[in-house]
Amino acid sequence: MASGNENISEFMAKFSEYNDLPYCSGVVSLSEANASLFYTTDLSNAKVINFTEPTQEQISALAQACQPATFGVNQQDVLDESYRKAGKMDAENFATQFSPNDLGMIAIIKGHLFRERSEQPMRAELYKLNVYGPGAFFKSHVDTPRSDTMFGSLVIILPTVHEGGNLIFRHDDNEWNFESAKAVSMSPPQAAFAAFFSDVEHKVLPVTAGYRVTLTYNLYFEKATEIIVCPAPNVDESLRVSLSRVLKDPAFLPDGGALGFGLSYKYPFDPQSTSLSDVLGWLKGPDAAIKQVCEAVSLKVAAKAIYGGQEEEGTVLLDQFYNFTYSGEMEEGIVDCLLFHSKKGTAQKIYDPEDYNPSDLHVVWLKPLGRVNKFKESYIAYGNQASLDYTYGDVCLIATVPPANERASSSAE
Ligand SMILES: O=C(O)CCC(=O)C(=O)O
Ligand SMILES: [Fe+2]
Repeated sequence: MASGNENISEFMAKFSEYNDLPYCSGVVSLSEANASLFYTTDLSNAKVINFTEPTQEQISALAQACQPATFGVNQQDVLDESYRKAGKMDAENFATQFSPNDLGMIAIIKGHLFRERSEQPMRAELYKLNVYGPGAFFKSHVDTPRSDTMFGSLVIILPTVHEGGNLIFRHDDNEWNFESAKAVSMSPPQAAFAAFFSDVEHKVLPVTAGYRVTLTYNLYFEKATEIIVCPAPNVDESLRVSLSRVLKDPAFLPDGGALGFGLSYKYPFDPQSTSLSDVLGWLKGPDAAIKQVCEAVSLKVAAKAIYGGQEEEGTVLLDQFYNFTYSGEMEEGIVDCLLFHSKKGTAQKIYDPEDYNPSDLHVVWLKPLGRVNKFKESYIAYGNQASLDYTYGDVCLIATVPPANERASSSAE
């Protein structure tokens, strides 16, 4: 057995290899709706640049409108072009539709920089716009926290054609290189970002061609505000216990099957374009509770589209909405067509005792389908002659139930 000292040395050696990134970087897509920048130099004449398609003239005009960028030394702003050569515009002279707070970037950055999912709210506050033209750079520095709640900086590199301007980070003798020019050269237009703790040394390598345009934000912890939410009854635990009892009974779906739940709330999906896995992320109140309770007893839950045929045809479950626009004429009944056309394995016919087919999926509906999410689709039915027919679709939650002998241990009370 290793001695105490060896264990300690081993831990220290492992920890010295522990090389976590002191920053979080990536790309964020831009759209017409969030890519405009408005600025003014004389408060009477505003200009706009949409960064999904900026022109060279617009970018040079923006560069012209900037002043030489200073940097902070001992709480003072210093201008020294041998240390930092770049243009800056103060936040009062421009407005941007791009909002890291609204895009959900802050939660993602928080998750990466602070391992523990900190409950502490954070916010990005717009600080400056910078333009680095050919030959511009910023030598190695740390950022000056502007208050005791500021913990870092966020730099958004907007998509303009340029070369160089890599962001280099150094911490504890390790160095990292973020090639932001490359990251913004992709199509469709996307901005690059890097968020880092204020005390991480960083520099901007010289821009060798084009203009590098950045928005910088200060990252703050919000001072905790006490928010008390009126308690809502929590029935999840008793639901879990009772569902677990249902599953423990070996006579219940002995060969496996599924639990079906109609939805309580209406969701704004579009069968032409919405992905059903997105619907799963939008579940409200009791619909979300069903997912949680099923997952708590180890059942996998999916949102499925359910389509019904004529009475004798039965119903079918699909992993995705079926696109009726391109389906052409349906020669068979609608259910057979859906089973045939939808991607292999993703369509399942629901078991119907009248139409005995043991391979169909046995679904026990624990909450009947409602009416709120029902939608209607038309298709061309082909009989003696082609005619327009309709089918109704709905969205439901389906929890897959393993056979009784496989679920004994996973649904403990
Ligand atoms: O433009 C950048 O990438 C970083 C700028 C920077 O370090 C700063 O403004 O403090
Ligand atoms: Fe900096």
